[in-house]
Amino acid sequence: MTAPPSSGFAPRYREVIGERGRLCVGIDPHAELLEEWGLPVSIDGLSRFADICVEALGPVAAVIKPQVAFFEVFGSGGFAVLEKVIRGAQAAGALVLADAKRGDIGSTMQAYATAWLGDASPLCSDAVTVSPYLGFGSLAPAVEAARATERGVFVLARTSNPEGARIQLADADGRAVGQTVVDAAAVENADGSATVGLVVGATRAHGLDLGALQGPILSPGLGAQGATPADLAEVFADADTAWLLPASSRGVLRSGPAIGELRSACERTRDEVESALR
Ligand SMILES: O=c1ccn([C@@H]2O[C@H](COP(=O)(O)O)[C@@H](O)[C@H]2O)c(=O)[nH]1
Repeated sequence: MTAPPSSGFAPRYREVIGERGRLCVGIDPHAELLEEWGLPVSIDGLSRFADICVEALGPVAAVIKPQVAFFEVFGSGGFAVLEKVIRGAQAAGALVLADAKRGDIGSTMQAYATAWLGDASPLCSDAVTVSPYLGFGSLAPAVEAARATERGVFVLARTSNPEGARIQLADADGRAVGQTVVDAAAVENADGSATVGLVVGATRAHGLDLGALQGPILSPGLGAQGATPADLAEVFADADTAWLLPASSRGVLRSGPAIGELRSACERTRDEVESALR
């Protein structure tokens, strides 16, 4: 039986999706995008790019997903810009999902959890992506930190890149490795909190049974990686698409730097997703 989403990440997530629609927009400041936008590939260019994204997307996107790698490129100055993005997008009403893909032994995972999900951290986000390659159980500090603060973790299950299948669909005692991730996430979500989301790409058939998850499914691959809104209904035919969170970064960002055009691209993509999933 589906537990009512009365506490935890679930009501926060449901509320913003209900108001703004199912779309996660990535803030991925590729050097090529900075150049296309007429910005220098420097901290100043990064900062201007970030300000435009927050102003255009913060008031309309349900979830904003800064790709941490593109800020990390610039060292401590890049992290300062990332902190500004996180605070600005949250102040504009979006949930922030930090795409950091962290994963390590439990004691180190605790530090990652404090960095990305701890109230006192300057990088504190509403959710963070994590990798289960050290074993789903190694993610416990992040799962518990998220549960305690009504935040979320999104665990890589079936990624959008072609190389993922070999390991994610490998047999693990009769189940695909990715299915073991799904099943462990479903156990964590049995309390109705939707603390644990998954990452399942939109680019190809995923081969997993997502039916019991009761949590959000971040689905990158829309736009630049070739997936279309129409593909979503087919790829996720067996999933509860109320939880589906399609994601696009470059596909939306290429409409910048004009604020109005960038915002329109976000709204148009969101509307296409919503009508494809109706
Ligand atoms: O399976 C995955 C997991 C994460 N990503 C990330 O999403 C964006 C996709 O960017 P696009 O410009 O829309 O291709 C990027 O930050 C990836 O690191 C993913 O693509 N696939």
